[in-house]
Formats: sequence, structure tokens, C-alpha cells
Amino acid sequence: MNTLLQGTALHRAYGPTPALRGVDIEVTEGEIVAVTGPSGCGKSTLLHCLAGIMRVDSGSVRYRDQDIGLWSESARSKLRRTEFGVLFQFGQLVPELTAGENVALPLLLGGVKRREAQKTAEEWLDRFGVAELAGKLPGAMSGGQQQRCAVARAMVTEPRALFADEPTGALDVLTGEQVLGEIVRVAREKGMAVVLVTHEAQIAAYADREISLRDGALDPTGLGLRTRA
Ligand SMILES: Nc1ncnc2c1ncn2[C@@H]1O[C@H](COP(=O)(O)OP(=O)(O)OP(=O)(O)O)[C@@H](O)[C@H]1O
Repeated sequence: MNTLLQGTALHRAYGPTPALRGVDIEVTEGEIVAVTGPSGCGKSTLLHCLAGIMRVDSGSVRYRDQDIGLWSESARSKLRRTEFGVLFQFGQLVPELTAGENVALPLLLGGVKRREAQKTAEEWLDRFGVAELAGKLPGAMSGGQQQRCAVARAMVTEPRALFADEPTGALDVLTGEQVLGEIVRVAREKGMAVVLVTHEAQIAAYADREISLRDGALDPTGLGLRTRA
């Protein structure tokens, strides 16, 4: 399989606080990679750097062999809109928009006509078992339902890579595993790569491979959650 994303010697600090201290990571097309490690080890920072949301201080992030650090902010923003999907712990749906409108949003921003966007949004809600919520506002949904809508919104443009930061962290264990199972099923169906930040062994177990960080670097013991569990 071809390399989709390659981070090399990534360094990033917040003022005096180092968050990444020379991380190397490679993700191939369609691969599901879990990034694990204790709180504060740099997982979210790595995800933000790989997704082009945050610039690295040094090192390079290559997407399909192009160094995105050299790109303008507008080129990176277009890349994020078209090729990447991002999902956070709390889905961050727009509270004033219905589930259907939330999911249609990335398509509308990409220039898809309203009717077609709505139809596609409904198909994606259906894929995650929440088609009946299309007309509901987020405030009238459970946490699991909101997160399923957020997943549909992150995947609706069929990105080549989904960046998910503790996507099931706010859900109970059973719902979390169900939602993760659905993300993985659809990612496999569509050949999407997933970079999955988690500190839970059951969640990391869904990935093809696990990369473990400690203090901003690859864990020198090489022991991830799965091997420790
Ligand atoms: N906005 C910020 N300003 C200052 N320091 C920050 C900021 N964001 C993160 N850090 C620091 O950078 C380091 C890495 O943080 P990061 O959030 O990437 O870790 P994490 O592994 O995702 O943590 P968690 O599992 O708790 O979410 C930590 O020491 C953290 O305190």
C-alpha cells in the first residue's frame, strides 16, 4: 500500500513546553492507526500537526509525498476541507442546525447544491443508524446520537484520512465501542485511513497498528496499550 501521510522528526512546543520531540510516523492508504499514551504525552498535538491544523516547529508532514508545511494557509485549508475529516471527543455540532443540516454543511462548503447535499447527508445519517434524527436539533439528542451525527459529518465528504481525537471518550463503554465499530466499518468500506487518538485499550484494539507516545516521543519500550493489556 502507498504511504498517505508521513511525519518526520516532528517537533512542536507551546512556549517553553515541548509537546513533540522528534516523532516519526507513517500512515498508509486505508490504514487505521491508533495513537496512544498517557495524558499530556502529545497525542492531540501530533494529530493536529498531521491534519495540517497546526504547524510544526521543525520536521515535515508529507501528504501523498508533498510537504504540506510549505503550503499556504489557504491551500492547507482546502486540503482539510476536501481530503481530511476531523472528529473530536465532543462532536461539536452546530447547535442551531438540525442533524441533517450539520451533516450537509461540509458538502455545501465544498460547493455541492443544497438538495444534493441534503440527500447525501440523509444517506450518511442512515449509514450510522440515525436517519430518523435528520430534522432534530443536537440539543434534543443523546450523547451517542450526537456523536453518530458528528461522525457522519466528518465522513460525508469521503475524505482520504479521518483524524479522530478520543472520538468515543464522552460515551459510555458500550456506545463508544458501537460507534467506533461503525467508524471502522465505514472507513474500511471506503478505503479511508484513520488516525485515532485514544487512551483506551479496547478502542486501540480496533486499529491495524498502534503507535505509543511518551513525553512527546515514540515510547522507547515500544509497548502499546494492546501489548500491555
Ligand atoms: N494550548 C496549549 N498551551 C500550552 N501547552 C499546551 C497546549 N496544548 C497542549 N499543551 C501541552 O503540550 C503537551 C502535550 O499536550 P497534548 O494535548 O498534545 O497531549 P495529549 O497526549 O493529547 O493529552 P490528553 O490525553 O490529556 O488529551 C502537554 O504538556 C500539554 O500540557
